[in-house]
Amino acid sequence: MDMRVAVVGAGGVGGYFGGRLAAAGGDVMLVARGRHLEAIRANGLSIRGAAGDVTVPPGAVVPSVDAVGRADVVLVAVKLWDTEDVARQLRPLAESGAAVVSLQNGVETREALRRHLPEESLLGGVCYVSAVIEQPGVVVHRGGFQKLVFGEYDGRRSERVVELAAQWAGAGPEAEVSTDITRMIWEKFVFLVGLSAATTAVRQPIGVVRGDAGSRALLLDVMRETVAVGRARGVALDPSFADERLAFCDTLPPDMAASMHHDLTHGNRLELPWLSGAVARLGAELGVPTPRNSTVADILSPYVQGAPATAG
Ligand SMILES: NC(=O)C1=CN([C@@H]2O[C@H](COP(=O)(O)OP(=O)(O)OC[C@H]3O[C@@H](n4cnc5c(N)ncnc54)[C@H](OP(=O)(O)O)[C@@H]3O)[C@@H](O)[C@H]2O)C=CC1
Ligand SMILES: CC(C)(CO)C(=O)C(=O)O
Repeated sequence: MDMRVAVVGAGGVGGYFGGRLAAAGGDVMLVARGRHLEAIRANGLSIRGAAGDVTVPPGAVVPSVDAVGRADVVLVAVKLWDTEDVARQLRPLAESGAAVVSLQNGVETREALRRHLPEESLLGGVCYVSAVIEQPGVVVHRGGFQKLVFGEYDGRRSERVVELAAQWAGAGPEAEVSTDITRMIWEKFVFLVGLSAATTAVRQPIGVVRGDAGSRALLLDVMRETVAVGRARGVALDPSFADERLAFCDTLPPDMAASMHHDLTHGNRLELPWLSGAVARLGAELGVPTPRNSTVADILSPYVQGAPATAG
């Protein structure tokens, strides 16, 4: 059965997964703003990349959550600093029965969303893709994976979660249900914190990072610390998971980098406080040493709000 899917934030993640679903005939409403919204209104949302180019017509975009009207599911795909603002706007939709799923990175979105939304509206989500807004109205998929994972936090294979994953059948991205979504979110977090810390601190893509003994050790240590913090929080991560992820990093396209690397090189704000910064903060709370993540967080700290002003 077709679900009506609203996507808040039509950027790299929301534009890509929402746009692919819309292009395959799904009932999708994208919420966008600013110059991106204007460009989509003028020419539609153009999605380009290895999986083929498509254009989503302007009728699939609205300027605010209020304009969505009705939704069975809302995908949250804004940067992490915008989460609580969006959560406040989503309350009426969630109270009228919409499920709310974050596709964002980080391990603290459930807490952020539940401050404003009914607990029973929340589903867990994870996505794997490398996609960016190349210019207003244009999202580019930079190749490699395109995968979604959804799950009820209590592990049930509910009707809504099974139906949600089924929406992408034939649309391009792989979509599956997990009965252990918290572990899936942490597994993604281990990889993402490693990739974002190493590619952003080194300012090079994964091919360079993994090929140099020093930066390769940094990547592995950052992921090992993240595993240790997750395990101390009670998440059932395999103790050797970081080593397994390093092997996975060896299979990635050499020119791949994390979205945070893209943000640094474009002078944008960074999600660092929710990535290596969160590992350092949670590690301190739990008594788990995180020297590599703390150092990365300190080194990149001047860039967190965007490119720093030149010293006067
Ligand atoms: N890009 C990637 O490859 C991946 C990113 N992620 C994660 O997904 C999340 C989203 O990242 P990404 O897609 O890169 O971000 P983008 O910046 O590409 O897209 C977010 C979009 O949401 C818009 N937005 C923010 N608030 C609102 C609002 N209230 N109403 C309408 N639009 C809004 C932003 O507008 P504005 O620019 O005006 O703020 C922007 O256009 C992050 O947590 C990221 O870590 C996960 C996997 C891969
Ligand atoms: C590592 C990657 C590309 C995987 O989806 C990602 O989540 C990001 O760069 O933000």
